[in-house]
Amino acid sequence: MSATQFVSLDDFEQHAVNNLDRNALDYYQSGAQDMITLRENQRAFDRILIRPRVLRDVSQIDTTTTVLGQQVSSPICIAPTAMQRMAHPDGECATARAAVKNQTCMVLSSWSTTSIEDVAAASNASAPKWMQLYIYKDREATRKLIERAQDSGYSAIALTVDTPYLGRRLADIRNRFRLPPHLTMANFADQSKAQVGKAEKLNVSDNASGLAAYVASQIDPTLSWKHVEWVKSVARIPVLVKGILTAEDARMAVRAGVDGIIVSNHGGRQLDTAPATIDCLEEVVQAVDGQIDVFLDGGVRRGTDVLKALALGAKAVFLGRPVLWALSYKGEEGVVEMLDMIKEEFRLAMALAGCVKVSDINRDHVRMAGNPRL
Ligand SMILES: Cc1cc2nc3c(=O)[nH]c(=O)nc-3n(C[C@H](O)[C@H](O)[C@H](O)COP(=O)(O)O)c2cc1C
Ligand SMILES: CC(C)CC(=O)C(=O)O
Repeated sequence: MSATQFVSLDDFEQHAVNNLDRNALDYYQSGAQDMITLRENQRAFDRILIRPRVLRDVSQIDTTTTVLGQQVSSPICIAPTAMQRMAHPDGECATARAAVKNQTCMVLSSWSTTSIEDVAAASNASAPKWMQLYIYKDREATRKLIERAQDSGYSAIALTVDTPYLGRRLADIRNRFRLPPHLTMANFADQSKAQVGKAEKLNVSDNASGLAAYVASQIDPTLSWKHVEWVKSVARIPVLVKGILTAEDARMAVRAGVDGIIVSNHGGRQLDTAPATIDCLEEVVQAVDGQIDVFLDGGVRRGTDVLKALALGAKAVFLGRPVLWALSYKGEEGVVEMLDMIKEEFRLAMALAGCVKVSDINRDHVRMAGNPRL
């Protein structure tokens, strides 16, 4: 199937299912355990209905907005996903170039198969780039990642707080997931940090994937609010926390002085049966009470999903897997096509809901199916 026949983001996924090798496809596609949260992320959007307003002259629709003060062509941005060169040889550089063409924000995973500096060189200042961070046991290496990101022009740090250990991903365990030998975790020179599935002591009787063993060897599971404050004290650029799902933690994030929250359950890959992100958004937005921006990722696949997230208070949304499917289809060009497709869907959703500009979208534009009062 060629992209001219692709009519929705699901078509990019189907193409990847037909073409990617098992090790990569399963790693990208799966969620934790029974994948209940993974499915819920998408299904929960279906339970929200849009209340359209009519007779509003929608001949000109403006999808532009800002993320942390930087201009983007729409509130549809790119979430950090690790090891993108398994999807396409150009990996993270292709994604960065597509983000520039689409004028949107890309978040680079600290576990990328292309270095912070090489991705920065493929990008430019016209599109915001953020750097995703994990707290590594090697605190000096963590500090260096922050410094390298700042020096290379990244404009924010997204600190992931939902991964003290890796979620249990059954397909990766069955496959004994390995990063192909020609690829490395490119931000780390030290081979024990750069290779996955080799350095870890793993044998057929182990009941974990190479990735889980790798994460356990690298990530600091003592992760706490102290670390958030430490990142704030080291970084000269804004810091967001990625992986908040409750009002309680949202209030603590505000108190810790972060600059933004990404409501995320890691694409259903960490704690299975955690709620869908769109179902957590409103409580987080209410808890934050306008003090900082709230973003969302997880299960966003249609322009109408974007409109619903904005109506419930998100400043912008981030896409994870669709970027990988598009990369595997046609590299940079594939990601541009995918981003254009969902942006056009969003433009149409805005027009049909009677919203001319992004700031017109508000809580009155949505209600819960089966309960017109909510
Ligand atoms: C293959 C894959 C790798 C990921 N790698 C990272 C990562 O390195 N750091 C991180 O914070 N989140 C990571 N995530 C989570 C995404 O940033 C994001 O939260 C999630 O994919 C959003 O859900 P979606 O895939 O339904 O759009 C990864 C997700 C996937 C699917
Ligand atoms: C290297 C992995 C731990 C990256 C990740 O966050 C994920 O696979 O969900």
